[in-house]
Amino acid sequence: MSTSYLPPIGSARARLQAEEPRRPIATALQLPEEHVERIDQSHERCQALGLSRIERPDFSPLGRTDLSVARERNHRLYTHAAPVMEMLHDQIVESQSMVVLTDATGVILHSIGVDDFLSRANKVALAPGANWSEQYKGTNAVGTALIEERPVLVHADEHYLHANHFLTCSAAPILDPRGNILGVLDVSGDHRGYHQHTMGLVKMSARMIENHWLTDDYRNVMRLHFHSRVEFIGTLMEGIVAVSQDGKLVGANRGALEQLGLSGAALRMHTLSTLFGTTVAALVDRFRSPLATPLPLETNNGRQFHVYARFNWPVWQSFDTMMREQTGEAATGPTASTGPAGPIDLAAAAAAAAGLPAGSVAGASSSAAGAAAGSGPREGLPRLATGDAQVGALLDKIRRVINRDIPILVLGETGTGKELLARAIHQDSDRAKQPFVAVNCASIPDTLIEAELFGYEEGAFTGARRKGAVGKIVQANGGTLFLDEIGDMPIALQAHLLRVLQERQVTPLGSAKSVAVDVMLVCATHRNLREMIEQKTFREDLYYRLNGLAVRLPPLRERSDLMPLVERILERECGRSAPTLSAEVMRLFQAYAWPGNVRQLFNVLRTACVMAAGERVITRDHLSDDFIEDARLALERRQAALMVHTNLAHANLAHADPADASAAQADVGQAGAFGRVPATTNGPSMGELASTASMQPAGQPSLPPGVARGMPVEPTPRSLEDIELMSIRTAVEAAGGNISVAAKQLGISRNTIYRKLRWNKSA
Ligand SMILES: Nc1ncnc2c1ncn2[C@@H]1O[C@H](COP(=O)(O)OP(=O)(O)OP(=O)(O)O)[C@@H](O)[C@H]1O
Repeated sequence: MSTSYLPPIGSARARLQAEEPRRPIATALQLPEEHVERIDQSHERCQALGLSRIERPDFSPLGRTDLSVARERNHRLYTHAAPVMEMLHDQIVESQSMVVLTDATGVILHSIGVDDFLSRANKVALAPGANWSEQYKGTNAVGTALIEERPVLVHADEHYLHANHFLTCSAAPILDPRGNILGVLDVSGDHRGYHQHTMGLVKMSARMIENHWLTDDYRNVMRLHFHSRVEFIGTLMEGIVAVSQDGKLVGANRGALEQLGLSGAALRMHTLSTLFGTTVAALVDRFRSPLATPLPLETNNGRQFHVYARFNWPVWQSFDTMMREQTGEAATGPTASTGPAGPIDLAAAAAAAAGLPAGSVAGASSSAAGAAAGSGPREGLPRLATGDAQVGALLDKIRRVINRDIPILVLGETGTGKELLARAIHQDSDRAKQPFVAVNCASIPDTLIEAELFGYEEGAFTGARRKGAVGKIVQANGGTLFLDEIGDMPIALQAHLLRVLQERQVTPLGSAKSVAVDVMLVCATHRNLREMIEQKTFREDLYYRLNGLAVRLPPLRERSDLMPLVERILERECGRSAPTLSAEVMRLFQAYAWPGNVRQLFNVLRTACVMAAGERVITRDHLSDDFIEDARLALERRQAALMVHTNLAHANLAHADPADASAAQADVGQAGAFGRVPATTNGPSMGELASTASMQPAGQPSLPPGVARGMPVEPTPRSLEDIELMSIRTAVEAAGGNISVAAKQLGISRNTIYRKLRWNKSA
């Protein structure tokens, strides 16, 4: 580490210093020698260009039209960068700085900043349209980063032009997956507010933009996410490599090149097998299960990485393609028309990923879904009727209010099909040919929701210089607006939304003009809005405005149509040759609680379909080990519950009066005859008990914690309190009087046990 700026005697740098001997402000930062040399080299370039340090340079920005052209040309860059810029700005908002995005030539496209710094900055033309290449502004972070093609800090008097000495600027180039510079992200502020972490934030933000760009570019090819340390996969530090279907490495992020120690060009000379010694087929095989864990792989030069492969195209399509490649056979199934190297239909892939019919997804969040989808019996609301009474009743209610201008609120756990229901409502409404616009209130940063929903005029934000945008509400005009995760809408915005819904007019931010809107409103949430109202995190008046009709989609574990749903999903995934479930898999499915609901069922079946390719029956061999383990445990618990229930019912017979006894007798009889534990929908059958005994590790069905085989069972509980007390006593007895063990098994504290037993000594 050098703290000196003294160059070798007699060098060009020495001559330079003779003219400009010291940079005292920057020197105080004690920056590394490498940095100092880079600044010196830049100063040499500026001198060679004949730039004058003291003359006021030409600060005139591009004309309006040229700026519009530059912005238009870089629209995609801005789309990826804008949310990241907002986030970055939030981090530095206290520091009198601004966030700047330039194109690859150094022209500022957009900037966000605080008012008073902005007015000073405008004097040095840190405003859109100004060109900050070295050629125009001498040594500066943007221009120097463009030449060096790496992140650069230029602090105070390191700027070549005296006019810029009040600035401290940290800039990082933004590269596309082929290594081309797309532009530069920069934070500039008053040098007195310098903070050493700013550079880190800028670098991370640039990486974030690059990763978004890469993912977007290669969403239809396989991507390998890797790192030498497994815990870094999924973070900004991970390497990402895009692999074409024939195994060529077609793109990479900066993290990948750094870790592999390769240039972009060198990487593109490789294939999956020359670099990682594996093939696309092997990775598809490994990672088609959503529960697959990262794979340790070694590169040709001995570096070791943990690798996770992602591929967004429908899994079995890739499988089908591979099979055709391997066997030369004609394909079967719904994607038969897609050739091995042919482009993948992204809309169809997105539709498949969302579990929608092909053609129903036209865009990421907004689509004229109804217009595209057919109106056969399998579409719209009828498609969702698979025999469950709760769902059937809910669909009936919806049918009655559809087209009546009544807002619908869909409640339900994650993955229960809330968005699918909203789309079905749209498809069955008179608005089906108009847009369906979905907004996920949980996935948009709070600071952006307002602009996203209501739109904004150019210059609506303090310091912002971006073009205006039409909000989602206006985009949905004439059609359906689906506000997903409405419970996550920031409270400050709820009043604004309520006003818009009541007045049916939207006023974009920064505009004086209102736009009339006519939308059918469907909202959804997994949250308990009533509780939120009590906690004052959700407005009561908005709740009543949204809740013309509230329906609750039941969780899968409460539905009675598991098997028809399975059939329907299998049919859709595998077409006419859809396999069936083996009896064992059926039992596992029925016992399992499905915390991820239909989404999880869909994913399990999709994987099973691929694994069972060509076979008629899906067996446990086609399911992932984690799933089997969880489902087996669930099955054991149900068996144990049934044992307890049966014991209790028999005990009731022994203790109850004759009338009660005959009811209890009937209860036990029913459990045997109909195979259900009374009062639960998903209890195990006696048949299940017998036929799954072979899956028990010890060959015997287990009992629940605290219940020993042959233990005398207490008399009939009369109330919830009785049941609680009885469970506690049973657990304590089973634990041989050890309160700690019993407490652990019951999941309550020791004090609770002592308290309950003390208070109920006489019971
Ligand atoms: N009745 C159904 N038939 C077939 N697939 C379904 C059904 N319901 C849901 N799915 C599938 O489950 C997945 C999740 O559905 P959806 O996104 O609508 O759920 P959600 O409740 O909106 O989830 P989240 O709350 O996480 O946003 C999708 O792949 C969807 O196709």
